[in-house]
Amino acid sequence: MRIDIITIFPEFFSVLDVSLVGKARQSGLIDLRVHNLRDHTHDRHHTVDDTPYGGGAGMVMKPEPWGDAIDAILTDVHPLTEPTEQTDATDAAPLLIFPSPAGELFTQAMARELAEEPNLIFGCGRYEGIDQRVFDHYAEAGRVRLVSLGDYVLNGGEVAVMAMIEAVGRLIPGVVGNPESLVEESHEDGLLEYPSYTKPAAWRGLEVPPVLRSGNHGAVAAWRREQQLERTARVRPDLLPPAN
Ligand SMILES: N#Cc1c(-c2ccc3ccn(Cc4ccncc4)c3c2)n[nH]c1N
Repeated sequence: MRIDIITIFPEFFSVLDVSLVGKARQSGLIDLRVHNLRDHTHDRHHTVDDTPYGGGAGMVMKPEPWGDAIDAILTDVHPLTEPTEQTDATDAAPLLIFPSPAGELFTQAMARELAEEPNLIFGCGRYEGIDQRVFDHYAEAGRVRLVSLGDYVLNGGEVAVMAMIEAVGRLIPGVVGNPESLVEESHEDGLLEYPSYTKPAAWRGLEVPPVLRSGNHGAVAAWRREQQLERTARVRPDLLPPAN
């Protein structure tokens, strides 16, 4: 998978040189490139923002630098792609993802969808956001998704992109050492995960649930499922499957 990130804070993503994503980059599983939006400005001050039409507080990100930056990546990703009988331009088009407080909620299901994409381009907005025409222009030609991390306000898209890259990256085959560990995680089967324990058997007067030390795999599986349902009902009832 190739991932391109457009941001005015490229140094923000230096952390992606380490940990799992860093290893995946070194092994070639992920080809991650970070682009400074200001490299696509043409004035002395590298201006990326201006006042909003219609008035209001704050500044809006100008469309021109975004257009130049995205076009440069699209040209690089598919320099001379012509639609073929197997694919057409839309099928081969990279997916453009813009974090936004007005976006669709990012979920584990969406992470699984994104992990199937060959090319992702993340656009990190700042200020009060990006001129709407950037989304509209590229939605005509290909695929654009506005995505939100949740119902709270951030100062820009970088934190959200970092979270999405981690959530997507770990689902790419070969990135996580033991793919089995991806199966029994919170949200993977729609429920919250069961509680985990390791040695010692007793710690500060707290014992590991005896069933986990019983060696009875059926009883352990049943206990874990019950714990998932109980925890989900208590903490995230919205995730519970509808009663049939
Ligand atoms: N994903 C996501 C987000 C964001 C988010 C994402 C991109 C940008 C770009 C600029 N801002 C600042 C801003 C703009 C407009 N209204 C409020 C704040 C952003 C916030 N906030 N909360 C989330 N869950």
